[in-house]
Amino acid sequence: MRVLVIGRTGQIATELLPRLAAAGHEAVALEPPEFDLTDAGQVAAAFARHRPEAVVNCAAYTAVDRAEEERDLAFAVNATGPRLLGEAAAEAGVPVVHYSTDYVFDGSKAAPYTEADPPNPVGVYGASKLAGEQALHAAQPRSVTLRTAWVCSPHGNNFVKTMLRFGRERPEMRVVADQHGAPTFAADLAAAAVALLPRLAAASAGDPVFGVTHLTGMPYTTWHGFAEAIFAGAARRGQTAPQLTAITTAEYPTKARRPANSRLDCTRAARVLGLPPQDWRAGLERCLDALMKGSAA
Ligand SMILES: NC(=O)C1=CN([C@@H]2O[C@H](COP(=O)(O)OP(=O)(O)OC[C@H]3O[C@@H](n4cnc5c(N)ncnc54)[C@H](OP(=O)(O)O)[C@@H]3O)[C@@H](O)[C@H]2O)C=CC1
Ligand SMILES: Cc1cn([C@H]2C[C@H](O)[C@@H](COP(=O)(O)OP(=O)(O)O[C@H]3O[C@@H](C)C(=O)[C@@H](O)[C@H]3O)O2)c(=O)[nH]c1=O
Ligand SMILES: [Mg+2]
Repeated sequence: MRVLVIGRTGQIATELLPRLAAAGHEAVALEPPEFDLTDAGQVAAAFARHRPEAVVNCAAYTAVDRAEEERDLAFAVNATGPRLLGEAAAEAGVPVVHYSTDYVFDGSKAAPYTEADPPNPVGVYGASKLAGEQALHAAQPRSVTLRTAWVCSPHGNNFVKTMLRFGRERPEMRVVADQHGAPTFAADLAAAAVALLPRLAAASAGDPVFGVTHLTGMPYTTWHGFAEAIFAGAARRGQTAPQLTAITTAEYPTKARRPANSRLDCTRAARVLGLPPQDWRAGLERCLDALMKGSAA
């Protein structure tokens, strides 16, 4: 299939492009400066020029704290962008794969969130992502939104790379232990999109494959638990581990509030999409191998 990928150098796009090629698809990937998703004319021109048979939107405004001060930009990229893509895709009759976030929830639920739970974002980033999901599915019902969380990979900005960098520079790391969720490796999210594409092409609106589905890694942990695994893996590859201290959210003030419970129930992904959650500990091993190649073992 001819696949239009929005975003080219982000975490998920970087993992997606080689997988699309390996599966025999012809992919075109666009991002700034050559392409701005928030510009209706540029979206229309991209569809006219590339005549895609499917679209995967890997683009987003993902700076959670900065979004509190750049509300308009966050909403342009995360809400207007998906709406424009949905409109163009509906007109062209092609399905869309999109990604959203655990931050659409307020985190007050005591159990993992299902797709039936009402979102209630506590920050601008989450609010903009929720608006984007809604606008996309309203414009193009033949869309899949994979709501995921804590995305990491060897590329771009993410918690694994932050921990490795700070861990080299500091004797002690303090990491919140009262925010619960699950890391997800970008490679697994890219593979999920590739697995979905043939099915989407054949499915009509109303098919249960379309809609919002939760998909994260497993098992659930906390940011502190994740940091512990990162430093243990780094230590096995020769990096001296800092002392790791568990702290509360109150002890780590940030501009944006984050949900205390980010756990997503992923049973629908396994049952309806045939996408069982992947163990993030295996993803972490591969990520550390890629990042620490050449370091003393
Ligand atoms: N990172 C995470 O922890 C999580 C991410 N997600 C979601 O997963 C998806 C992918 O995230 P991730 O790969 O981490 O994102 P990244 O931040 O790594 O990449 C975002 C991409 O979007 C592009 N982009 C930004 N603005 C525009 C624009 N106006 N027009 C076109 N492209 C643009 C960027 O291009 P450039 O570099 O040139 O700005 C970049 O390629 C997003 O929908 C995100 O919300 C969900 C849960 C967690
Ligand atoms: C760097 C650092 C962070 N933290 C905390 C802050 C925060 O609560 C948590 C994670 O930090 P980050 O800055 O990586 O988190 P954040 O940027 O909020 O990550 C989020 O990004 C967006 C795009 C998403 O969609 C979410 O799923 C989630 O991955 O760890 C510490 O406790 N100690 C530290 O040294
Ligand atoms: Mg870039």
